[in-house]
Amino acid sequence: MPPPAGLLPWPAPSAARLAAPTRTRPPPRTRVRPPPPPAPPPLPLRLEPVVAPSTTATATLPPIATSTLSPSTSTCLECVHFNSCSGCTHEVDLDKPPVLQEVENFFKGHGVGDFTFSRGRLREWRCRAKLAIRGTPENPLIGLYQEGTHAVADIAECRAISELNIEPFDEDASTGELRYVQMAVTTYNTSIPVAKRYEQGKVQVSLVWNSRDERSKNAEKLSLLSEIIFGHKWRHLIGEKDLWERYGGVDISLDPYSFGQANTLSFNALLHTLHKYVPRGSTVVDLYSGAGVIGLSLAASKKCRSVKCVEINKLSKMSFEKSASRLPPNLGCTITWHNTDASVEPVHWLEGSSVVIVDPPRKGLHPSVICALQKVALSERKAYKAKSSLTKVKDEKRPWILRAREAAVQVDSTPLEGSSETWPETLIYISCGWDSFKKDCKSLMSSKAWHLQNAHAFNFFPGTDRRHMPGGAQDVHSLCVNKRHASEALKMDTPIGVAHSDTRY
Ligand SMILES: C[S@@+](CC[C@H](N)C(=O)[O-])C[C@H]1O[C@@H](n2cnc3c(N)ncnc32)[C@H](O)[C@@H]1O
Repeated sequence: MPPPAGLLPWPAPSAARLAAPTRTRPPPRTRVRPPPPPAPPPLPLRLEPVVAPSTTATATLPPIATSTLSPSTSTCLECVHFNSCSGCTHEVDLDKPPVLQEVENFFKGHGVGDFTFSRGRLREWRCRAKLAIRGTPENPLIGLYQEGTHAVADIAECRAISELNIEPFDEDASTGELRYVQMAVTTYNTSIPVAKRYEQGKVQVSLVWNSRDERSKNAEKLSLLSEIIFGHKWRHLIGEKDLWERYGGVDISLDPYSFGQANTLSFNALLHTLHKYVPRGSTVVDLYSGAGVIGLSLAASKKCRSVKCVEINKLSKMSFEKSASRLPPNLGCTITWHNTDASVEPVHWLEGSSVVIVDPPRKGLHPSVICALQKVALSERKAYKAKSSLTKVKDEKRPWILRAREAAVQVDSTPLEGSSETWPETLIYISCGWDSFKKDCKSLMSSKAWHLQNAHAFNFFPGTDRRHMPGGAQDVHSLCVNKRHASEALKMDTPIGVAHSDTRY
């Protein structure tokens, strides 16, 4: 994994620490490596200012070359940890994710004429990293697990742990103190030049601590640290309480437990593209919304009449509330955030919205969501059939379902807009799992309910291709916007599908 740069709060390494005996490393895995490259300089611990060319520009897809091309330093990983860390699988051609050709072929094969790929920044892009802590206080390991194991591949000369004598977690004995560390960088600081924002970005450090609470034996050590997570709660220890970032033109606060994108620049490029497909004045439902980043950004910039966010993780609520509090007043948009499982009674969430956005986890959409999307897209043409099944949703009596339907957060006191006659015309699918996206996309199109119209790819994780790893994690994410098939009766000339593809995990 590219080093989480900008992590300046860690103390400098002591001479003794650096002189510690070399750790035993696992044998290197087979990776895609460059043909004998001109030895690149090792990456310094503190990363250099950005030198990569234009980072967010969207360009038409270049011809995809194979890695027989001589590596250009600007597209190489150049990371000293490449052999031992499981994060990255590619050292060269980071601007051409391995799955890109397949992605392009898929969309072209489905008649998408305007597919674009945004290569993004190839280094210093990672704004979020969660690393495991193992080893001993004298010889701590900090990094990702080796594939298929819980053995940590050390990726950094960890400089804090031995200095504070914190005991890394022991998986077998369930002892020790520090299990994981998560670091999130915010790059939005207009008081410093763009080129220096990453290097000088503020870092939120969150520690997953193996202890009942902060009054444990080693509590005094915690006062030297930052956020800490106990069980499902986290406590703020020192420094600024909130991490703010700018996404899609709005300020977003992300608490340690809420989902956060790792590549801020690419995510912003994706949001910029996504906004173009949402008509002004839309009524939007954002399924799998996390802290509501997408919905809030649309509410602010597209004069939406209503935005409904649906998210299963209740801990994202706080982030949503904080972010919503910074929206400009008098937006004229009713924004709600619902804490529920989008796969339970999904038709309810689609009703009243002209645009539906889905950003599911890697496994893709739940079959019930696919089924609901098919049903609502066909509702006009099969009005009678659809109506009978859709009206059932309104007669819901189960209290837990009714509770979920109540907004956990509502911004703006005007009654929620969206008539029951409104059903989604546009479906925007953001995917982080290429194989599941293909499957979902085919299901949605097979019923002739939806048609794929546009596709865009974004390079979210340069250097990774995790498709063949256990767990199915993938390097290419797809963002797909579909539009409902035109109803002949209404003579609507709406396109039926737009797809975006981004590369992230
Ligand atoms: C890929 S993240 C996208 C989050 C958000 N769109 C963003 O960009 O910040 C997927 C989100 O879906 C949520 N999620 C997973 N399963 C869900 C379900 N069945 N119903 C609702 N939300 C779910 C996860 O908690 C996570 O926040």
